[in-house]
Amino acid sequence: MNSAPLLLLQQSLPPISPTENLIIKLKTPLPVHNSKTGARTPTSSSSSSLCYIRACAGKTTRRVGRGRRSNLDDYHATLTALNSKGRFPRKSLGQYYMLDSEINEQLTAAANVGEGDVVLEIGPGTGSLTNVLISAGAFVLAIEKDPHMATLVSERFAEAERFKVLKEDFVKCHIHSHISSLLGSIKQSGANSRYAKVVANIPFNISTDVVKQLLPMGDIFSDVVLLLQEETALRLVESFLQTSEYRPINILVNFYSDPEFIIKVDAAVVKFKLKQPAHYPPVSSTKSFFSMHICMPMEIENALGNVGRPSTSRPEELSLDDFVKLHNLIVKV
Ligand SMILES: C[S@@+](CC[C@H](N)C(=O)[O-])C[C@H]1O[C@@H](n2cnc3c(N)ncnc32)[C@H](O)[C@@H]1O
Repeated sequence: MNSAPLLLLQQSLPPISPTENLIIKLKTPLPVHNSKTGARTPTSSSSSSLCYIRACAGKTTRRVGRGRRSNLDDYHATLTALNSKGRFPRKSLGQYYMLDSEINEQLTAAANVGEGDVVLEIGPGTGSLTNVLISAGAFVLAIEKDPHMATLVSERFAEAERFKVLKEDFVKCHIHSHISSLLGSIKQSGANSRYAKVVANIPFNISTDVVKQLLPMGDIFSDVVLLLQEETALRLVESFLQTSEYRPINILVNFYSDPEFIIKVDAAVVKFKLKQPAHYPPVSSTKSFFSMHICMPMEIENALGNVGRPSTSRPEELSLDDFVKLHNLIVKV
């Protein structure tokens, strides 16, 4: 570890109690903070990267990537928030906290969040992304599973009128009814938000659940912008036909949305532009489309021939359009 940047970091941080066992790991030097002028001078090359605190074997690790200019104010706010509760990030909850406000701003910009937008944030943690969303003028509904973090974030934004946090597990909560009633109440108050947006730095262990639950909700959400692990993002957005990575989840993603990579750093920001139900591919029933159907081989071979595909086609060789045609031929609902 490079001791010089560690010294700088210690000088510029709020005091950390030794009992908190905070480990600060630096991969590259932090920007130098001049305590007299307040100026920050980047000390290394400025290639893009993430900067966050994450759970690491029960301890707290600050990860600094390849030299992105970090926002020290946000860094202070995050550490102060954690210090105030004597909390360590928990690996089981996928807890790592974003320190780099620039990434939070890019997430917010990717969803074009503006005045009066309704935004769902999953896992606000210490509230660094929440802060950027509220500053952009959004009504933020946050769902936080960890009751300690939910209390922390509700205290942090106690003064904000446009913020509400629910202490719930996203996977189990009734997100559709929460958002529908919020959209309804905002409409009554005169604002004009027909669709909500999702902007979140989600715990990686629930990313598939989040995608499967949210993408079919094009009736209430217009955009879903997520910070995902790069491999998950690649699997969801860039799996191509004819490859072994092409899976049923790709059919679901493309059925319900137009996915797009926004930034690719240590992790990746992905935007799913949700299709409205009227624009879903023409299947008689989405429930039936995503269910398994048992057919005789002959029936499948005939259907493949009818949609212009070889009878020996493997699933990964069939496009969403092929599956839609096959479904409509085979299943009469
Ligand atoms: C990756 S951290 C992100 C924190 C914050 N958004 C940030 O960018 O710094 C994930 C957050 O999601 C919370 N979380 C984990 N599992 C959850 C679940 N099933 N439902 C809701 N929140 C969850 C964690 O407690 C944690 O605060």
